[in-house]
Amino acid sequence: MSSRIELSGVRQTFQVRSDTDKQLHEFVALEDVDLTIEAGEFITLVGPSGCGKSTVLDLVAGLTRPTAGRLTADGVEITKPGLDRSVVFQQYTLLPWRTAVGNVEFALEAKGGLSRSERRERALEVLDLVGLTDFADRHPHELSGGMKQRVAIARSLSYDPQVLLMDEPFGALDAQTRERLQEELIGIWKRLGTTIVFITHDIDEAVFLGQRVAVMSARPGRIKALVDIQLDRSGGADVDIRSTPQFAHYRHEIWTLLRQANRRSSTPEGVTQVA
Ligand SMILES: Nc1ncnc2c1ncn2[C@@H]1O[C@H](COP(=O)(O)OP(=O)(O)OP(=O)(O)O)[C@@H](O)[C@H]1O
Repeated sequence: MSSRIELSGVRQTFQVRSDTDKQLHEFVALEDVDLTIEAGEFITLVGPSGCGKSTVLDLVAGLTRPTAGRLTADGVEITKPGLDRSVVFQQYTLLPWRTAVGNVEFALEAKGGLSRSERRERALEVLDLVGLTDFADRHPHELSGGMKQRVAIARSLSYDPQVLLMDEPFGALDAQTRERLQEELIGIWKRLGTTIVFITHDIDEAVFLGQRVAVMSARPGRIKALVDIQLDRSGGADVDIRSTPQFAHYRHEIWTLLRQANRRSSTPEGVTQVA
């Protein structure tokens, strides 16, 4: 299941107190953000620190409302959080006193509508999807960082969201675990077809995961460019896609755009569509 997400003319401002005059001032975090994310698309979002990536995610999640503009999921205005849109954060926020399966069941308890045995069955099913069947009865302190994040992903997937919103979910993991989870996430996405919006600081991660990479510029945050990524993944798990010339080409393209975004972060720019 997946949804089409649309942001049009989105503006987000915050009231911040100035250090100099101690007065409240309006800070424009996002300006004129237009973005259409197709149903079932995997899009990654990169940009300089503070450019508004998490703000975009919070808005799509319905955790905050835009100052101006409109956000929709399948044409319906997003006004609050919903079970159709699930968020995975960098910190796993698991309940320490519950096992892996217990943590997933907890999410299903909150959703309601399933019997105890149905919850257990569904929780085990999604733990299997993230490769944790053998660790279902472990508590969080008995799991590695990568495993904890897998539980968090399983928890998010347990109630069949149409959109998975991921805010640097692998940021705290070591490089090898991170690469493995990236590959697993691609596998899960291919199986489920969920729309995924994934924030990262890592260009390689953005290129590896995204069908499209949205590059943001800062102050105010805007979509600076959208880059279509077409990597040949037909070689399967034995091909190191990250070492191919194709990958290097996209990596350099995003790197160049980010360089420009960092340099010109104080001057507004329009959207550039890059093929
Ligand atoms: N509640 C808030 N009140 C005031 N300013 C805020 C608030 N939330 C975010 N901001 C500001 O809005 C801007 C965008 O923040 P946001 O967290 O979305 O950026 P980001 O691109 O996700 O940053 P990072 O890459 O460092 O995580 C920042 O300048 C931040 O300080």
